[in-house]
Amino acid sequence: MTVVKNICCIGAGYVGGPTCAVLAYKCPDIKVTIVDLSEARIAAWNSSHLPIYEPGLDEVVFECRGKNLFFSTDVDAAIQEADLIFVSVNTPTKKTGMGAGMAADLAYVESATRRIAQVAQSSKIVVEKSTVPCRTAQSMRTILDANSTPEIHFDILSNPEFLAEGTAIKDLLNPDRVLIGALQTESGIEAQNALVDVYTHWVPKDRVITTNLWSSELSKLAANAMLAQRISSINALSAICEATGADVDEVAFACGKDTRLGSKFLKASVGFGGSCFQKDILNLVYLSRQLNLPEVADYWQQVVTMNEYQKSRFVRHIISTLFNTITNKKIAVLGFAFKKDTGDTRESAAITLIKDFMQENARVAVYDPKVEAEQIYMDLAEPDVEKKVTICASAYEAAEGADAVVIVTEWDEFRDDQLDYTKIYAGMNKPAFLFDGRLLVDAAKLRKIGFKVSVIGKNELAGTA
Ligand SMILES: NC(=O)C1=CN([C@@H]2O[C@H](COP(=O)(O)OP(=O)(O)OC[C@H]3O[C@@H](n4cnc5c(N)ncnc54)[C@H](O)[C@@H]3O)[C@@H](O)[C@H]2O)C=CC1
Ligand SMILES: O=C(O)[C@H]1O[C@H](OP(=O)(O)OP(=O)(O)OC[C@H]2O[C@@H](n3ccc(=O)[nH]c3=O)[C@H](O)[C@@H]2O)[C@H](O)[C@@H](O)[C@@H]1O
Repeated sequence: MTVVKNICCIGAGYVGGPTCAVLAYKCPDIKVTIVDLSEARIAAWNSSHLPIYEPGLDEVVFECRGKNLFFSTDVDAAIQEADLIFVSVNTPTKKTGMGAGMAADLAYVESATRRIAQVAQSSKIVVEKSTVPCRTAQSMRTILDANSTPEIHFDILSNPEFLAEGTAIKDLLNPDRVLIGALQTESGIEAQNALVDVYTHWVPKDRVITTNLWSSELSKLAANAMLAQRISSINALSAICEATGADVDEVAFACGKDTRLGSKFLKASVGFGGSCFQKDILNLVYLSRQLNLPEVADYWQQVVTMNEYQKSRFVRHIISTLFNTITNKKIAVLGFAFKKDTGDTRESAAITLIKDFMQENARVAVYDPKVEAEQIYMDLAEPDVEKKVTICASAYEAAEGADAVVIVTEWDEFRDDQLDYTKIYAGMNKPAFLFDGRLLVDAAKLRKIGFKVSVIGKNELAGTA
């Protein structure tokens, strides 16, 4: 039976870093080395200011770093030492060439796989941790097999990651499930069991699911597509709520009480963001088209289309409420991250909204507790952006002299029991508008202060009719 003693993780990003740090924390008998090509990222992992913000991450890393957890740019040495290698590199949507805008760019996965094939001097279990199209493991296997010898054998596993940012450490310590797919051959099953043994250091055995390779790969895309589909479903209903006087929170609560539906992931919003939902659905759409399943492709595409509609619907509502022009008006945007408790801005709804405000010649002031000014300017990437968008040190500063406050990220500090909305109101131009894209504040309370409030999925006037 294979016993894993030395693990290498290629890719020290949002997934590789936290995942393998928790693994080291829970498996003191295993040496874990996380490697990356980016010297800056590895230097940050080795410093007191880690490259990503995630509640509980510092504690886990500081506990194990230098004992059984190491961060390095020496990719080859870590590959050579390891008996199991996680490939946890980025798989963004392709920007050019065949499948541009839809398919996953597998160049990073391929280059990591080729590196393993080139430098390995002993047998390895290679684990696909990145989210990839179904059957990617086959290409990895072809590359690795072409370099195997009677002494060096490669097994490939699929072990997709289900953590959500902002709760990554909690999710990793107590996952709903761990999924491990393998080829159902004698050696595939032995490799699968070796990884099961690693996870059962802390995960109850009944939560570690084993499947064939392709089911595992597809389950990851399926889980993200279904989660995003729930958000697009509730967001589609939020439009009906606004038009009818139904309240989307009440509808979500009533539906969620049905145990077959469940209450989670039914929060209407300005639209989902994050690096993966859109990318993975587009990946599924592309796969469906390649498999000549156009109806299936169209079905999943609609989840993304609805998300774009929700963002543009929100912007249109803001502009029409502000008397059809926001030229020269000051809009305070509260939140830039794609969700609370993370500094990650990838595909954040805030980017789309602010770009639209800039197109309308508004003056924008942004405050986010965790996102750096440099990142915001990089994401907005427009000429003269620094003249049009001011980055502020607090919500109060952003709202000073503003015509409207727009809540885009659901940070706790924007709640009406934490932020002094009376003070915010006092500093704003009147009428003072507030647009809540996260159903975060008590609209009635804010109306009493004097705000003109709009909340996604709620139409107070219709509600009382
Ligand atoms: N961000 C998230 O919450 C989740 C992401 N995923 C998936 O995990 C994968 C990784 O995502 P993130 O960690 O967010 O990406 P990331 O972009 O934060 O990190 C990837 C890292 O891999 C490094 N890298 C790329 N090629 C390399 C190579 N050949 N050798 C060494 N290092 C290399 C990059 O420099 C980068 O630091 C993606 O497939 C993503 O879809 C899955 C679940 C959750
Ligand atoms: O593959 C991935 O990258 C990950 O994608 C998501 O995790 P993440 O994107 O980090 O965060 P989520 O909590 O899923 O939120 C995604 C977006 O949906 C929004 N959302 C979420 C829930 C909800 O009810 N309403 C809603 O608008 C969030 O604000 C955020 O913009 C999945 O939840 C993870 O299981 C998965 O591993």
